Amino acid sequence: MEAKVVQRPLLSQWMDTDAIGRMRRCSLQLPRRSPDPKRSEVLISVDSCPGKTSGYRRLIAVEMSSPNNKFPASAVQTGSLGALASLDRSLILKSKSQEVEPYLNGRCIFLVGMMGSGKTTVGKILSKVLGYSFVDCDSLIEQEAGGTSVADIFKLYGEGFFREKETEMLRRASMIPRSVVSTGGGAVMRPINWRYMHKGLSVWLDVPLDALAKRIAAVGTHSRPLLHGETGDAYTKALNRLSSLFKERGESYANANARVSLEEIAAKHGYRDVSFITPTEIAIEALEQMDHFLF
Ligand SMILES: Nc1ncnc2c1ncn2[C@@H]1O[C@H](COP(=O)(O)OP(=O)(O)O)[C@@H](O)[C@H]1O
Ligand SMILES: O=C(O)C1=C[C@@H](OP(=O)(O)O)[C@@H](O)[C@H](O)C1
Repeated sequence: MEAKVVQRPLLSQWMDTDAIGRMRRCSLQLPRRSPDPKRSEVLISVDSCPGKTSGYRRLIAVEMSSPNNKFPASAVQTGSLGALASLDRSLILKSKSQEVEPYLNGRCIFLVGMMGSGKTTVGKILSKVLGYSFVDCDSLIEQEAGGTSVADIFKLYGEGFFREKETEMLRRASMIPRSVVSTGGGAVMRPINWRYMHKGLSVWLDVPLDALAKRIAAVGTHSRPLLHGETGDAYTKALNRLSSLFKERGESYANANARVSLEEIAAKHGYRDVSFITPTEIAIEALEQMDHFLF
């Protein structure tokens, strides 16, 4: 396979393009500065069939041209590129976070989305890469209740009590600069919560309901009291309840400053299913969307 890549002016160190044909993905590492302008190493990995494991990745020949010079690039790495693909992603994540971080001005990032949408998983990745602290509202409520689980708080004191605590935790979290906050799935429903969340930047992780139901079915519904009481197998129970909750909540999630759509990420990468998307890829997209909001 041959590909021609034209360097864009003011290119950041990493470029990620999905323009190498349908179901193909290619990423290039461009050196920030080359000591020798005639020689430049370009690291390329191509996923000709994302979502599958080994055997589909290969190196391609690339000719690079830039406004100032024109040179053939040679691949610097041979062998399986499986590990390189995830290395690519980690480096893109790092680079993107460095780009966005100064414009956040220390503002708190609130992740909102349905239960199971990955707020905790992605929130931890974002906090680490930005050098922010990670705050999990549900965990704070549990700690303050002396270790009582969210499910037991619902059972013992009712949902109203939990929602009051949730609002109080969001108020406190909004005062912690440089933090990524994983909110509970229902936090978007109270207008007062938005008063606190709008002090920072809010990001909606928008995940198709069937993918959420699969994730939740895999771990069980015990820790998610709003899913208790349905009948059927774990997947069907979760899907039915999530569908009715989403009808009530969809519009409120859209109040967030930025939206990360897993369907859009899958289309961008040529994945046939959102389940191929890694949390790192979601974190990268979250930074992209924050970037769009900030500019
Ligand atoms: N991108 C992903 N792909 C597959 N499973 C995921 C992904 N992100 C999170 N998960 C899994 O889904 C479940 C719920 O994730 P979690 O981060 O706890 O969601 P939330 O905090 O929004 O409820 C966990 O078991 C987690 O490992
Ligand atoms: O959707 C909801 O109303 C809830 C989601 C849960 O958090 P996660 O979104 O982290 O699962 C937790 O706050 C509580 O069970 C209520």
